[in-house]
Amino acid sequence: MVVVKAVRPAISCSSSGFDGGQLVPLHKVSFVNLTLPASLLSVRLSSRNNAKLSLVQSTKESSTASTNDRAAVFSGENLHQIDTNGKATNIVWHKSSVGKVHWQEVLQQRGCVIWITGLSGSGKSNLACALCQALYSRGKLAYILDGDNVWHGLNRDLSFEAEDRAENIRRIGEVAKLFADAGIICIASVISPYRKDRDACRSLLPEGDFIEVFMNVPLQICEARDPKGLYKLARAGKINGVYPPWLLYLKIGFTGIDDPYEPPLNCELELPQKGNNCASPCEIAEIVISYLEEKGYLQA
Ligand SMILES: Nc1ncnc2c1ncn2[C@@H]1O[C@H](COP(=O)(O)OS(=O)(=O)O)[C@@H](OP(=O)(O)O)[C@H]1O
Ligand SMILES: Nc1ncnc2c1ncn2[C@@H]1O[C@H](COP(=O)(O)OP(=O)(O)O)[C@@H](O)[C@H]1O
Repeated sequence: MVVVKAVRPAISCSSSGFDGGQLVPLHKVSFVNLTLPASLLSVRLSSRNNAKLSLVQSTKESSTASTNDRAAVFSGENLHQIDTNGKATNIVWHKSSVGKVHWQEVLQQRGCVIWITGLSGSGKSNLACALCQALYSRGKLAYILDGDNVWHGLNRDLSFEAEDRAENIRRIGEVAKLFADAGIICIASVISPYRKDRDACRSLLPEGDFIEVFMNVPLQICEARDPKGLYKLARAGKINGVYPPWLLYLKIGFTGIDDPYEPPLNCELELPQKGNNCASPCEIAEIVISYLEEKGYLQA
């Protein structure tokens, strides 16, 4: 259902979209606030009678209304709308004349986020690199946001406490969305242990553009690999030791050992381990490439 919040100037709306109504003069802006499920946005926004219908801004009203996004629709010029989002007040969305569709045309691909989730040692980083290589060899533009690397810069102010992990994932999700907006295939390889955090990242993107890939490798195998020796530290109860003493009051566990991992329920791709045999990262990358080809992401 679509709820019309405000309409300015004359434009008519109904639950089935825009129909009839007075035409907005050429080059004039019309602005409407809607409440509708995010999944409907791409379906609802279309061009008609030379009018340019675009999503200016989409915001969550509250956690209980997570499926209801407010969307602003305009025709022609930009409109300065002062808004509040989280703690940020008096903010105005500035729209560029060059957007996702233009970059996709240039790059001959469709921007999306490939979200690789799984335990530490499940092969996320290796898959991310193999996938990046496979895309590069096809002349496609991709960028990896690897959890390990992001902790070194953007997120170095965070810890592995549950709340900070959620913030880590939120920031990575927002950055990934920006890359996708630039037409880039963004590969996020992060444990992202909590389902609700991954789902929140999914909700930032248009339907289909968030491709969740689950590295379903059992803990025993990840632990046996233990390339960084972190599982050994965790089993020895020494994982807190890597943090400054003043952080020790935080509940910091190691994912899979004394911290939870919530497997996806409805991911796009699940790459299961068969006994001790696992396809190589390059073979797994080809499975993801096939998915991207099938869904049309490797062309404009
Ligand atoms: N306590 C604890 N739990 C899990 N992982 C830990 C921890 N401390 C450090 N590390 C290292 O940090 C990498 C995980 O970063 P992520 O951004 O993927 O983590 S998370 O999604 O916020 O849980 C993770 O990298 P990967 O092994 O590549 O997964 C670890 O090397
Ligand atoms: N497909 C695979 N088959 C066998 N071993 C793998 C595979 N992918 C990764 N590995 C090994 O597992 C370990 C962890 O891989 P990595 O990609 O760093 O995992 P993660 O990023 O999930 O921590 C590394 O030693 C790597 O060589």
